[in-house]
Amino acid sequence: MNILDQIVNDKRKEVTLKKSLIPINQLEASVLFERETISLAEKLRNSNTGIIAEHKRRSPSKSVINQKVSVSEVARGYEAAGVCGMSVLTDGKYFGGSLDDLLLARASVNIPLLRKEFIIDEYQLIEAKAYGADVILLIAAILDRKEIESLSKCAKSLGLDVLLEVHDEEELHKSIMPGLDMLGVNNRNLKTFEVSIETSKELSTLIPDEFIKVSESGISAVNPIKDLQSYGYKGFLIGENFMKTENPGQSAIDFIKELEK
Ligand SMILES: O=P(O)(O)OC[C@@H](O)[C@@H](O)c1c[nH]c2ccccc12
Repeated sequence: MNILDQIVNDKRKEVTLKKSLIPINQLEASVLFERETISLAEKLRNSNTGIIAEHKRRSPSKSVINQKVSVSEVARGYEAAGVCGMSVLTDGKYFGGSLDDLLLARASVNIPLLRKEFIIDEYQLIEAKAYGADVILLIAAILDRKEIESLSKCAKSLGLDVLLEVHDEEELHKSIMPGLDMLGVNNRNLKTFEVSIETSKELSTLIPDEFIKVSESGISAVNPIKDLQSYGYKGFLIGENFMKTENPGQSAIDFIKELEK
């Protein structure tokens, strides 16, 4: 069994357990459920930099990245840097995140927040909304076309933007459909952890223009971004490069300054 299968197996158990403990109507009673969301797709469309900065404590590929920083501080730093949005890992077992991280980020900033999670059930979309997310991620590698369709429909009905993540041509063809706001190409293979920016370049021409293109993972310098912009990419999801430093917010500030030069 590869790591992705393992994560999804655990996630199914987790969601079943949570459903039995916290009913949907309790989530819907959250004050945040009424909050008007901010569109990440819109921000990316109007930006020349397009950075989506991530909060990630650890990962299966790198183990510990940063266990010391406070989510609120990171969020405020990212906002000050002028990012288009922030991605918050909420998976606990493999990434050391939580829904409380999302909540703390929401309480700290006014930028679009992406719930970075292995979504397999509508319940997790209701959770995302209740904890202050604006955007959700759907991963083509773990969903079939029907599931992508129903989950994205449900997300849209909650006012959430949808970022669909693919890694190869097959996943792209399987999942391309209206109702997705952004198409993310993950440069990291979630099954083997291999990273190559070439993946984004190769898939770029296959993505129809109506979707905002986002390049994800393995970005640690501004030159690759300039390169990817010429392939039509408007969004760049960066985690480790900021999180591995002592002050991720400051790193994002320096990075975006450099990109704007
Ligand atoms: O830390 P990086 O290499 O900059 O990558 C960030 C982000 O793309 C990565 O965390 C990610 C992309 N897709 C995912 C799906 C699940 C968990 C994590 C991810």
